[in-house]
Amino acid sequence: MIKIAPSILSADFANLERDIRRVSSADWLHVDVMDGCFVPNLTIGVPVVQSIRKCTGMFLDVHLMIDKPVRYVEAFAQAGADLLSVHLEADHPTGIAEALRRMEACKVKKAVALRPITAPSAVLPYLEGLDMVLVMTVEPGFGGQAFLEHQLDTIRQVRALIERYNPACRLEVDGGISVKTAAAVVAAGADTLVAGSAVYGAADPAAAIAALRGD
Ligand SMILES: O=C(CO)[C@@H](O)[C@H](O)COP(=O)(O)O
Repeated sequence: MIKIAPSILSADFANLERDIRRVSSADWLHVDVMDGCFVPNLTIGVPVVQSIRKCTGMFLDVHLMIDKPVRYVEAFAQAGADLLSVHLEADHPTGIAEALRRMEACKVKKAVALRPITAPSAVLPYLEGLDMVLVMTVEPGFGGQAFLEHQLDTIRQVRALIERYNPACRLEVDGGISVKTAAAVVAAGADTLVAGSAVYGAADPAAAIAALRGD
């Protein structure tokens, strides 16, 4: 079953509650946390996740694009995140293992994310304990970028590793997802699609979500 996770990075932050309601037919809500250091952009922090949690019961898929994410695992878990993704490039190797251990202790779902430059095999040391792998199909930092076609091969390779070592693990793909790219991404092995501009740039976000699901 394909899950759709609209990214609120493309929402109107002055009307965030309204824009979260607009995507309530989606499966998850994707929250992009950026620190201006791991990526060249600053977005949402712990207090905003706390406020989002108060205004929706949706599953909160929180993507931490921050250096040394281990520092913030408990804070985002307590704020109401259901799943946390930490970038393998953000603190390899000890910090990532510790971040995953803390997620387990906080009872949030555990994911690692890969920048486009990162080899699929980098997930191997962690894969058996993961709930999800997130493959980036743009360079992280901004919404509205063009999908990187060469990442289809990364998706295929990560899917093969998941099938071999942890078939229950989800495979989320994020960046440049639209009705034009979604079919190839799903065919390559994704089961969860993050979409920002394709959902919030549409006149009818609910129709855009249905189209991405292939309804
Ligand atoms: O993490 C990111 C960008 O770093 C994404 O979640 C974007 O927000 C997706 O936006 P679109 O590419 O779908 O417009």
